[in-house]
Amino acid sequence: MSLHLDALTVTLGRGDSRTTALDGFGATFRPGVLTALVGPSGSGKSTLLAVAGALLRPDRGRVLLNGTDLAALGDRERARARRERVGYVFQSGNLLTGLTAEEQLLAAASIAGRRPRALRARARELLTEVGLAHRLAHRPDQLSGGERRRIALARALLLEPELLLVDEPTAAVDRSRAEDLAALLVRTTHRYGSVTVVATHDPVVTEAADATVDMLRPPVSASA
Ligand SMILES: Nc1ncnc2c1ncn2[C@@H]1O[C@H](COP(=O)(O)OP(=O)(O)OP(=O)(O)O)[C@@H](O)[C@H]1O
Repeated sequence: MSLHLDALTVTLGRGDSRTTALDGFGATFRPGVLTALVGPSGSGKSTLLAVAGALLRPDRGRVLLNGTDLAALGDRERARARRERVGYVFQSGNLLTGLTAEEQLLAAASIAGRRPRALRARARELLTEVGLAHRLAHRPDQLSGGERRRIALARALLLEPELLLVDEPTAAVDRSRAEDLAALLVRTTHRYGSVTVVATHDPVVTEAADATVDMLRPPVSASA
């Protein structure tokens, strides 16, 4: 399992707001390795995660997940790949209104075709690992932004995805919590062998990461 991004070009917006977010970007990400994706604001980190996770189709280039080009698949196959192979943790957390923390995890398991019952103990364990054992019955509107993001992280980890994409996991959390979250991401990446890519501005995360890819100095040059 590896993620190979080849000569990706992505243009966003129209007219005056048209922006080249990625211009021939290439890099390879290996399994069991947590890579910190760094670069200044606006350098394309979130765009890269969206393309790698098959949420956004590039104008050009390939997204090879273990040899399959996600960019070339039809919509149905892309949706399936997203559901079955990719864990995505957005900055907003993207939780479902009205569900408790524990239900967020079990609902995701169910949507992914897994038996929620079998995963209940693991869901609680993960919520405890992200420091939310005392918030199992809270709903999103009863939680802070940092807590919501930690639930989204636990939810992604529950399904042990091949590809784990995380956008700014430590924004709005204090340093000691950031260290715990970074350690948890590294530990689970090593244990499950996922390809983990974390967009971050936080030195706590870059220090804990196994590797770093700089958006402004990608390791593989454009080949398009
Ligand atoms: N819908 C859009 N239309 C036009 N331009 C866009 C759109 N979305 C993002 N951009 C531009 O694309 C570029 C890349 O944005 P992106 O969000 O990927 O950067 P980033 O590195 O994740 O930034 P940050 O660190 O601030 O989160 C930026 O210049 C941004 O202004």
